[in-house]
Amino acid sequence: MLKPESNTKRLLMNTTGIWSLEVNGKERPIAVPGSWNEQYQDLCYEEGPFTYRTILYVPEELSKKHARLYFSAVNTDCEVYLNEEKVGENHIGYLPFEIDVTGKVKPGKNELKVIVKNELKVGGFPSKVPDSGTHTVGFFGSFPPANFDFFPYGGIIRPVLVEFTDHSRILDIRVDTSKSEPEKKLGRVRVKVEVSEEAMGEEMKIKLGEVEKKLKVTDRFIEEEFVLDDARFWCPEDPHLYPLRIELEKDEYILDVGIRTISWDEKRLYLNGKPIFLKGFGKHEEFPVLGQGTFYPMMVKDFNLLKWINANSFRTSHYPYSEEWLDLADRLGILVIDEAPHVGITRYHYNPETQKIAEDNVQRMIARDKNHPSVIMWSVANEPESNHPDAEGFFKALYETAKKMDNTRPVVMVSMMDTPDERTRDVALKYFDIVCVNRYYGWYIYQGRIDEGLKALEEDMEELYRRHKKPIFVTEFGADAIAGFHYDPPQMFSEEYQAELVEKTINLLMKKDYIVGTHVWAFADFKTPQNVRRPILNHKGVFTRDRQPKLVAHVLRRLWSER
Ligand SMILES: O=C(O)[C@H]1O[C@@H](Oc2ccc([N+](=O)[O-])cc2)[C@H](O)[C@@H](O)[C@@H]1O
Repeated sequence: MLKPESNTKRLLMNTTGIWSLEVNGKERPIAVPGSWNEQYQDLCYEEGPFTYRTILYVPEELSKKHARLYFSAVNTDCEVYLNEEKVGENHIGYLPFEIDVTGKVKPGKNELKVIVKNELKVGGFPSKVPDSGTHTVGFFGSFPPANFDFFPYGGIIRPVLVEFTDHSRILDIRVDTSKSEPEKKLGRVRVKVEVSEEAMGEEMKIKLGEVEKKLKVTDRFIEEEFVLDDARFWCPEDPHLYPLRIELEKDEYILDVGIRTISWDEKRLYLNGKPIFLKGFGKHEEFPVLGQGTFYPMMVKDFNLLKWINANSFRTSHYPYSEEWLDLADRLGILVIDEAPHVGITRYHYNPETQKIAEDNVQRMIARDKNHPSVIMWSVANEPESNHPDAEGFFKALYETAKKMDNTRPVVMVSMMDTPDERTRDVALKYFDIVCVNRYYGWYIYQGRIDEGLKALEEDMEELYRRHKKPIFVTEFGADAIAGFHYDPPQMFSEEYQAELVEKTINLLMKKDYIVGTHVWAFADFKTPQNVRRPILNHKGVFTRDRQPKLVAHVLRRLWSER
């Protein structure tokens, strides 16, 4: 699926602004994008369903065009009505969906209505803590009872767009540069274009940089290869993008292409044939008042801070972020581990229906993000109950689904299991390309004892490598620090404790030749459900929620500039 684009042949209508929200039969203003939980105190813990409404005015000539209604993300379940006719529905958050409304948009006034529900469900998405308290990783008793550690915000959280194009149009583009040869500076860019039936017989132009190819459209799928001598390879130091322009007589699409290769062996991860070590963070897309609503200044600020701190990567924990994050990552040379919206998965998810939904989510994430050079890995889940026997088939299927769609990138799942404790034996991790684990030595275990914790961490890593013989990526580690709390000797929750734990952990892990990355949890403080471990926020942020540095930020900036 292509992100809607405004260009000389496509027209984009943006509905961003103040919509109306009906709650218990009464209307009130609501901002889109945004989350209702933060805009109204009385809706803070409400799951809906609530009805959103807005008016679209459409000029006569546009009403004859092909019209695509594009929801960048709605959390979570929704039904969409155009002029009181139901036109679509969607049941997963954080991923876009499109509805063909050609012929349904009238000239003049149109009413768009969206009924949105954000219900936590045991065995569903978003996941609710099971009553039995199975695999609740400390969330049992949390309110709201989300089976994950961030606030379950509801609403139309990302832009809603209407794209008008000709009926003869470009449906999808797939770019693959994996056959390039970086040592020879030889770029191979395979371009696959899908067009609508109406484009048949037309002339198409495909232009990459200065090279243009012309062809006649005789099939709905068109494939071309560009070979570039002396290509500039995309990498964090030189995130060079080549503009790719696909043109039909009455449609066009422009996509930025980064030429790069990704590979891995038993110990290392390579970008353009050279080993790459991932330095960065897990993070969240959330902010006070905005909730999980798309907000551009925060993205620019976060990338500026990632550069400032000398990081080269982040994970979109625990769901795909707004597409603009990836556009910025492409442009600025930041690598991204793109994670599916699968967090808090328990044994209650391990059934054929839910597996089908999860496979679909993985496919939709890849369909959306496949062309971003910054995306270096797909993560199919975070911290599932993967020591349960039924996890094996479930995650093997997710691995295979991702691989079938894209065999050019490593596919991973992020596990909190597979520690030296036999009871945590992960039954699914063996299927994945890189072993990704979250570890909290010196925090949840070995509380207050950093040095002892690190000894245990080292044994854990050595055993893990011995068992898997694959690269290991520590996707989470860290400690809460409440900004302004200081203590000597360092004590849990002080800035000193967090700084010492993070520095010592990185120094230990960077010595291991089978470790390909260390991501600190987390980039910034973020809001969670209420429970005794969380004073309003999760305070593991290296930055505060409003993006000011804690002590550890300065430590990381120095550590990461040295290597
Ligand atoms: O806890 C954290 O700060 C972070 O760690 C991970 O979740 C855990 C929660 C509890 C325990 N435990 O009790 O051992 C271990 C891990 C999650 O991936 C992340 O979303 C969360 O914010």
